[in-house]
Amino acid sequence: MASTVGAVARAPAAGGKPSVLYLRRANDGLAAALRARYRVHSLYDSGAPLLAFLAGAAAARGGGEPPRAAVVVGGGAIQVDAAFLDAAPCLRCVVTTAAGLDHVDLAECARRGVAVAGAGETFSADVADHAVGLLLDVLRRISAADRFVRRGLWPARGDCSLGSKLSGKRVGIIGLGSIGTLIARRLEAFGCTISYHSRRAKDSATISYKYFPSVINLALESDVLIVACSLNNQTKHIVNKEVLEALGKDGVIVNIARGGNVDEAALICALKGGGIAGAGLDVFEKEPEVPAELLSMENVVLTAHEAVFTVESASDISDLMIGNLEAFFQG
Ligand SMILES: O=CC(=O)O
Repeated sequence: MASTVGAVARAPAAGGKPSVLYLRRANDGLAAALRARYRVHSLYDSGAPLLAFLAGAAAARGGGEPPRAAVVVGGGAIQVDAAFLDAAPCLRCVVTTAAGLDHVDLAECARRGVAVAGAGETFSADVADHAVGLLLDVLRRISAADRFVRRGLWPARGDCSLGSKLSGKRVGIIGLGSIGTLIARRLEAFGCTISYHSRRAKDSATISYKYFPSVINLALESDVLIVACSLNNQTKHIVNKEVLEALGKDGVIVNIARGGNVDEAALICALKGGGIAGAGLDVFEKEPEVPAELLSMENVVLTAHEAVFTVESASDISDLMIGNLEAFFQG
């Protein structure tokens, strides 16, 4: 398992498939793979509110044994917290399809002996690719140029406004885990200079990028800030008004981590007032809502929390989830 806190498993009832709660909306491949092996209770098929659904499944109202494992999606759609765990006291394993575990109360799961498995590094390369894509798009104005051509403005207005070079940019990465490291490697190949901030400096024998203990100092010495850290109490609004001011009017922000890592109101203010030059955002504070002001900004590129998803990663995550569930049910 990618991450485990105290697993307690026993064999399923003789002859029956083990029961699994399925708390994701789409991903037909994963749902079908689960149904082939388990008795699946699907929240979204049931139409019931979450806690009522959990309580019904725990009471095994549809027959069979109560489910001891749940598959949940990340990104804030469902919070695995004390109320969730109270409603399904039989649960001993939570398998999430997300890399970031901010939607799971790990301490509460550990206290109750509930094992937790995440997506680990399954998506790291996809997210790193997406971060580079957003940055290139903002700097070279690819989406803006696409809109310009489609609107038929080329013949009338001539060239659209100039973009800015990626090579030579000083890139500051906030969070140098597996995703941050892959972003750094990709951008080194573009001729960028990499620096980073994280909880502590990495071993200098393996990582030679300059370490900044202060995000403000990192911003002062960067043209681009890429947010690639997990979301927790220490990293909520790690990019705030002061950091944006330090980044300055030519600076660009890319966020592929969590919306809550960036103070969205301060970001909008900085973009509106020319305090920074642009932003590439895959995540937002109140997904799926995106502030209307961002929608009309030509220097902002927006995607729908999709950095992790590719055809390949969807298949990899299905294999990993099944592997984690099998490991749990086999003890
Ligand atoms: O953002 C998606 C994830 O954490 O997997």
